Amino acid sequence: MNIGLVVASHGRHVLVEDDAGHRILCHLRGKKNASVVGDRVRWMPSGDEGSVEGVQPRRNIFWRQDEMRTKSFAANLDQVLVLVAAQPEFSESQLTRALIACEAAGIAPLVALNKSDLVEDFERAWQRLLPYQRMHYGVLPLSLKRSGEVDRDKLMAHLEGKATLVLGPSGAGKSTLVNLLVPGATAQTGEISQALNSGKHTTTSTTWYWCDAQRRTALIDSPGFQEFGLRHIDPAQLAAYMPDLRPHVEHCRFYNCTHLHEPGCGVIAAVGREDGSGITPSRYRIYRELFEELSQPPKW
Ligand SMILES: Nc1nc2c(ncn2[C@@H]2O[C@H](COP(=O)(O)OP(=O)(O)OP(=O)(O)O)[C@@H](O)[C@H]2O)c(=O)[nH]1
Ligand SMILES: [Zn+2]
Repeated sequence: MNIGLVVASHGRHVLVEDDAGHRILCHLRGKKNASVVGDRVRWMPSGDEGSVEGVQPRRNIFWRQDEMRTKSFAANLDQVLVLVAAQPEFSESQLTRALIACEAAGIAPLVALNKSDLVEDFERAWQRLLPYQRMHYGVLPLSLKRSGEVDRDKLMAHLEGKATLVLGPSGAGKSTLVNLLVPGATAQTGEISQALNSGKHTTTSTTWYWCDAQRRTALIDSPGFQEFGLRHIDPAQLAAYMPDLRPHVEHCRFYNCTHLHEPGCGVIAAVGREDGSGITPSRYRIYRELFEELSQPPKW
């Protein structure tokens, strides 16, 4: 049996890449072989195509689940790059959701702030990201359009030899980034969706791209940052996935404190405290909103 890498998937079809770099359209056999981009699968050839017979054990899996039951995910990632920009203004709630999903999956996140050439907006956005730097999330300043060559080197220092999932809201410059690091990405996308939809050209979902001919460095492009559901997360675990809340939990009077209203809550006591270890009011508000959202019974 052959082992291959899933580089794109659509419904019951996946595109599997073998060790020589050839890509084969494979059908999934049975429900338990459901595979996602980044999976290593066992497959058998049949004619020009193939069939997936099993999925190798995963190192990790990145989830994103919303009320519509759409689960988009990727597996076996080394890190997640969250790309936001000075303009359009990013949503801190969306950023937090992505970071929580990373924490829950045990995957290291890296934040990049694009469009540093828009000086005033960039300064404002940079200030909004300072609390995230204090949480020890790396924040990389970029100007992909103005200094592409410099940014390519800067990014490659972080991406080299790794598989990185790129997430970002519309307009932040995700296509610009992918095209900068993956020459011919647009053409590849077309070929992939053609292969998966047997001729029809539709929008592709999550896609695996190699940045180098040696196939060591990979970018995984995934659309849909807007609807970033965390339905798979237990609200009681939420504070543990927020590095600014986490250290204060041990000071709560009640072991099962929800940090919403309890007396003697260490988290609430730290909100607005400006000693460097405090929690910003906006992060606490996002915590409350998420706790509420994740405590609702599923709508389906
Ligand atoms: N000023 C400035 N504009 C940039 C920079 N990088 C990208 N842009 C512009 O921002 C816009 C959005 O860039 P895209 O790469 O298309 O963004 P995207 O995130 O892929 O957006 P969608 O295609 O909507 O998903 C384009 O008009 C780019 O030219 C930058 O460093 N500075
Ligand atoms: Zn508490």
